[in-house]
Amino acid sequence: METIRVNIGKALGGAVNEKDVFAYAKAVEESMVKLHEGTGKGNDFLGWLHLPSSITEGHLSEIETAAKQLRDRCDVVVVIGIGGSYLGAKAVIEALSDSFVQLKGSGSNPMVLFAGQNIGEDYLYELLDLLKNKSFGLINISKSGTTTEPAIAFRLLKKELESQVGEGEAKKRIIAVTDASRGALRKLSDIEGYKTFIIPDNVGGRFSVLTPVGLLPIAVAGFDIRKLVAGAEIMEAECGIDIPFDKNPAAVYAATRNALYRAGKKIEILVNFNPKLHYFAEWWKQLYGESEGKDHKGIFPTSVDFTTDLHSMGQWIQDGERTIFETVLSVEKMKHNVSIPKDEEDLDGLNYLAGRRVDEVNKMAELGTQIAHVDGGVPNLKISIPEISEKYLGELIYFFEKACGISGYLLEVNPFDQPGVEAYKKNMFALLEKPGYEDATKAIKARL
Ligand SMILES: O=P(O)(O)OC[C@H]1O[C@](O)(CO)[C@@H](O)[C@@H]1O
Repeated sequence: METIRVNIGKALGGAVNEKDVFAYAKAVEESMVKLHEGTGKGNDFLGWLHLPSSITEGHLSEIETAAKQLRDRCDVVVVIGIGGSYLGAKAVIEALSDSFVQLKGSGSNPMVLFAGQNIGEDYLYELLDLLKNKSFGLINISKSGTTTEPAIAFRLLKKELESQVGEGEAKKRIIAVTDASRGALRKLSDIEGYKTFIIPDNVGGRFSVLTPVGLLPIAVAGFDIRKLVAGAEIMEAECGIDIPFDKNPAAVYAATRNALYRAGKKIEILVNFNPKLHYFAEWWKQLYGESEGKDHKGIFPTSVDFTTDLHSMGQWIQDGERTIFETVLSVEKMKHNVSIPKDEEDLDGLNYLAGRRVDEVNKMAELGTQIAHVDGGVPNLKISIPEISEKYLGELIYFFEKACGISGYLLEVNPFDQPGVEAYKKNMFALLEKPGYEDATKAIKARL
């Protein structure tokens, strides 16, 4: 059976060698044990570990039924959420969609838009303006149920929906995904009688894409959540505790990036040569950034879209400070076939490419870049993806989650909390004079 594959060959021979990676084998094994026995830091957030294999047929059917209810009633569904309550669904939908879906439409599928992932006033104005002529519904996602960005978006969009279709119909077009018992969104949903899905207590936001947080919007967009989960289940087995170090992709990836980090490679750049994977990298950045960046430690996760960014960041990567390494998401097979036409004049000198596929040029750009960057002192890991499909995206998701858990323990941090995110929120509430923040308001205003 074909699966995604990790190749670390081009990451070795410079800053680290095979021995340095294998030196992590014992620590990786210990990290695996901590994850599987629940004895490590943050062990009350390990629900994601067996999520793919424990999702029931009944649960998937319930999600599909709710998705159908929205699909039947709405031309547009706005998914409200931020961070882990946004990025997984956005990543998968973007990867699987036609690049111009917003202009072409997507047949019988509703258009899926996002809100609550920023506090852009113009963004919200323009969204509300667009929705004035549309039959729309809402999926409101917040694990805590108290996050400011989605709460503002929901208040505005709920009001617009109710004024368009009335309170009764609006209730049928709103689905909430939130905590079982806590938070403002739970309370509101119970009062209003919205259909709800629960985010399990033991699954943190950035590990929640295989819960209704990701699965419901993905199903609404018309994609096959069963294949996504089945792909994740394949990687759950392939990255299992019983798979030896050198055969276990999550173990090898976690060990290699930690060996590189110890050798001074402080920045990991997730590279794609396929614009459909732009948001997958955004999802990955939250996963690794929030999990590892703490106690003044952690690889800084960043990303680039090639070849686009070879014409902007390419110079820095080739020649800048040698503190970086790259992890390339390499998609093997394209969905479509476009060949370069012959031109009689050949003024652009491209006839040497006539009859050859655009993807062949892209693949040579990828290979040429790999050789150039390795020559320039940038270690290169490659993750081969047979094609962009639900199955392989599911594999990628679980692979990165498992490697993240292992990697966080190798780094000796708690990979499952995010205390640092509270600092900006506290200041923002103090500056906005939120009730309960009176002392903080006085203190922060004195500093301005
Ligand atoms: O789902 P919630 O509780 O609204 O949180 C959204 C995001 O905000 C954070 O808590 C950080 O503020 C993330 O960890 C999370 O993914």
